[in-house]
Amino acid sequence: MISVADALAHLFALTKQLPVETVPLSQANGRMLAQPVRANRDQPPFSASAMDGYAIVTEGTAPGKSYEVIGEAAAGHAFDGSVAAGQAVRIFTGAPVPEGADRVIIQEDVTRDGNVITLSRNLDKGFHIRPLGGDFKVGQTIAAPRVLRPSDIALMASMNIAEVPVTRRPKVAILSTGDELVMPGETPGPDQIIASNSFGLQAMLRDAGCEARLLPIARDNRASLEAAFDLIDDADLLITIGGASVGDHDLVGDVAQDLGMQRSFYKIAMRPGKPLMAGTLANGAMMIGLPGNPVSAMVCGHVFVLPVIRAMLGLSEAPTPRLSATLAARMPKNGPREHYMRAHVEHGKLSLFDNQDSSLLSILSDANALLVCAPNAPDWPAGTTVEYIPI
Ligand SMILES: Nc1nc2c(c(=O)[nH]1)N[C@H]1C(S)=C(S)[C@@H](COP(=O)(O)OP(=O)(O)OC[C@H]3O[C@@H](n4cnc5c(N)ncnc54)[C@H](O)[C@@H]3O)O[C@H]1N2
Ligand code: MOO
Repeated sequence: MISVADALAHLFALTKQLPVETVPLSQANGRMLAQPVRANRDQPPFSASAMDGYAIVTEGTAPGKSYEVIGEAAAGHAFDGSVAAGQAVRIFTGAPVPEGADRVIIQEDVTRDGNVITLSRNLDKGFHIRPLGGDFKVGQTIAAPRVLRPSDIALMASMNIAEVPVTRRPKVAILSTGDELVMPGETPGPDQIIASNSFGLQAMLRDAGCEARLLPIARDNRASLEAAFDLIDDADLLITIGGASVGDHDLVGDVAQDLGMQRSFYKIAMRPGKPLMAGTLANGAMMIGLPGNPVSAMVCGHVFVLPVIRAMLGLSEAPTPRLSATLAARMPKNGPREHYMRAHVEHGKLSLFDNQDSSLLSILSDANALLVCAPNAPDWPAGTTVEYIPI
């Protein structure tokens, strides 16, 4: 058995970064920006009024002073002329500030009589002008790689970037294996259960930016497994679930290797998740074989599959980020495998669930954290600072 860190290093060695594609801005949210993008223009492209009011020349401004209103500037409609001392242009938020003017007086601070405005006694101090290029200038970049968020999309739109270079979505095929499995919505026989891990992993992978599709469930025989492997098509990654352990019906590793899979490793000093395997299939796609126990499969998804997906998308090769909390109660010493324990964190205090059996999806659903407990860690008292993966 190899350590979790070694297994991750082997997985990264198998991982290929995916190519760049261009998508319309409206489809770029949530995608991985693959290359830096550059502003094509200054924003604002002119000095713009920040308020509704009157553009004037500051020099000599005093409460009670009057100005002649000589025209109007609205957003999208500049005033075609310049403003001299003693003159004012009626101006609205977003309009270009006319030549000569260097200040906007808000309309609340004036009284108007015909074409004459008079400044009130208590003028506010602001100039209310947004300078040309005050948000960004031509050539300013958004750095890559990064997962694009709605605020980035707004910024790129403002930069006049209509087409966005993003990393192609990883294509992942997910294969559940087992004679006991039926799909949700089907009627299971008395000795059958519903396939669950595949759906949990599909959701996890879609959240991570993948195109994740479920292959038909393969049965515990060679012919069915071989037929399923045939459906991989152009997937970058095949994830198998179950059939990974040592039982007579655990055939996934054997069949994969007979079909040309080059195995990188099998079995990890980890709980849950011991019978994890990985390698490269004959067509060059990567394969990760997850254990069948539902919690084991989902934990391996967080610990191994998501870092691989991030690396495929161009992020650095790194384990899933961890946070810290303090133990709410004593934690007994650990055995020789790194233990990922289901826990709940609230206000910085981490409480472990009593039952850590790797079949219990109800507990996984109640958990919001996986406490990472190092191999052979000693008994830890309440109050010890520990690391966890938020889930
Ligand atoms: N003698 C030994 N037995 C087992 C060992 C061992 O070292 N020696 N390891 C145990 C550990 S740890 C795990 S984890 C499991 C993993 O076994 P497999 O990967 O072969 O998984 P299966 O036997 O196919 O299934 C285990 C369990 O999970 C259920 N399952 C499988 N796939 C799904 C699915 N898609 N959705 C929902 N549930 C699924 C399956 O019905 C079984 O109950 O092996 C231990 N045994
Ligand atoms: O490793 Mo198994 O995944 O402990 O249940």
